[in-house]
Amino acid sequence: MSESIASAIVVRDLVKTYEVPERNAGLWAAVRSLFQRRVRAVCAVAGVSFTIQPGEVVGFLGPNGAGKTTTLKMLTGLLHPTSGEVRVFGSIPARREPAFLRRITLVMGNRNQLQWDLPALDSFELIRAIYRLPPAEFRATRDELIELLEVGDLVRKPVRNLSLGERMKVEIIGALLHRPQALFLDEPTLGLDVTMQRRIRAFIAEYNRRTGATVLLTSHYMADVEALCRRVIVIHHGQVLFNGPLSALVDQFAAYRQLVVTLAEHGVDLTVFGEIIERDGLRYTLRVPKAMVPALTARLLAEAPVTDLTLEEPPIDDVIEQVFAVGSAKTVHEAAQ
Ligand SMILES: Nc1ncnc2c1ncn2[C@@H]1O[C@H](COP(=O)(O)OP(=O)(O)OP(=O)(O)O)[C@@H](O)[C@H]1O
Repeated sequence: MSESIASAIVVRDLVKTYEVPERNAGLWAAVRSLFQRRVRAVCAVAGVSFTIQPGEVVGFLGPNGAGKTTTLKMLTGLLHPTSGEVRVFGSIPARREPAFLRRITLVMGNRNQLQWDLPALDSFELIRAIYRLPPAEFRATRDELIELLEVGDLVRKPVRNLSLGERMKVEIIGALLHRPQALFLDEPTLGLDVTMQRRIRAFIAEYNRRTGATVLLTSHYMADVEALCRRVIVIHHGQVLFNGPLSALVDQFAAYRQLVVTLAEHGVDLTVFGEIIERDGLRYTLRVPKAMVPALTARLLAEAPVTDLTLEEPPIDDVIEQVFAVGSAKTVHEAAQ
């Protein structure tokens, strides 16, 4: 079986260059630009390759401007690639074939797709008509999603009267009514409070479990990524820096480990063993370089009155920051898939 048939998503050497009009400030420059158009090329995606298997939930990470949204737009057919190849379930997204559109959905945390002035229920009917969903099947899916997301009667209120979190939930229902098999989620928890983030996260996991849908998710909240994604793809300046399990990202890029030490008595100077990043009574958290962990642990046990000692990985946010820091060196790691 060829890779593009077996994989849900195949991206190869994908490039997107935007042409941005350029002119100097001022009236004269504005007039001149009418006759002499100057454009500058902005390379948003600079040769990205990856594959995603059916049913996988993959985190797509990168700092602002890394090229994540541009890639998602090419994967959903909203943008034509400048060069390279994209296949989603064997289809070429830019062709926007109905059979392809029925199998995918795109949710953007910062965009509304439902009608602002209408209750979500009315927009759902519109979606039913667009996708020609059989009424019984549509109602069953709609009611299941309403229940799963605990939306209740909110679907009867005009969307503009909903809170950000409530709006996101009805947006997600609207995006899933046609039971897509690939979900492209661009910052689905953007701006939501912690409880709502957790609820949306739990829903995505449950939806993936129930339907076996493939999910590609961008989020700046590492809690989303840790909870949902076993694999992450990290991009920076339009290029893949890392593609592999989240645990391998920590192994490869975390330069530090955290030693959590509990002492039997006060008055011991631990600064000689490492940087103290937290203290809670007799419990200290030290940041120590990865390579020095064995030696420092041995010294601590020999020289300090230690009652408990555990080794922890640094927070994933710190690791990601480290990945971006070395980003320019372009370390590409393709884990065996
Ligand atoms: N329509 C456009 N015209 C010109 N340049 C664009 C356009 N859209 C995006 N860009 C540029 O392409 C680059 C990648 O942008 P993109 O939105 O894909 O990044 P991103 O990783 O999604 O960032 P963020 O996390 O901030 O959403 C940026 O430098 C951006 O300024």
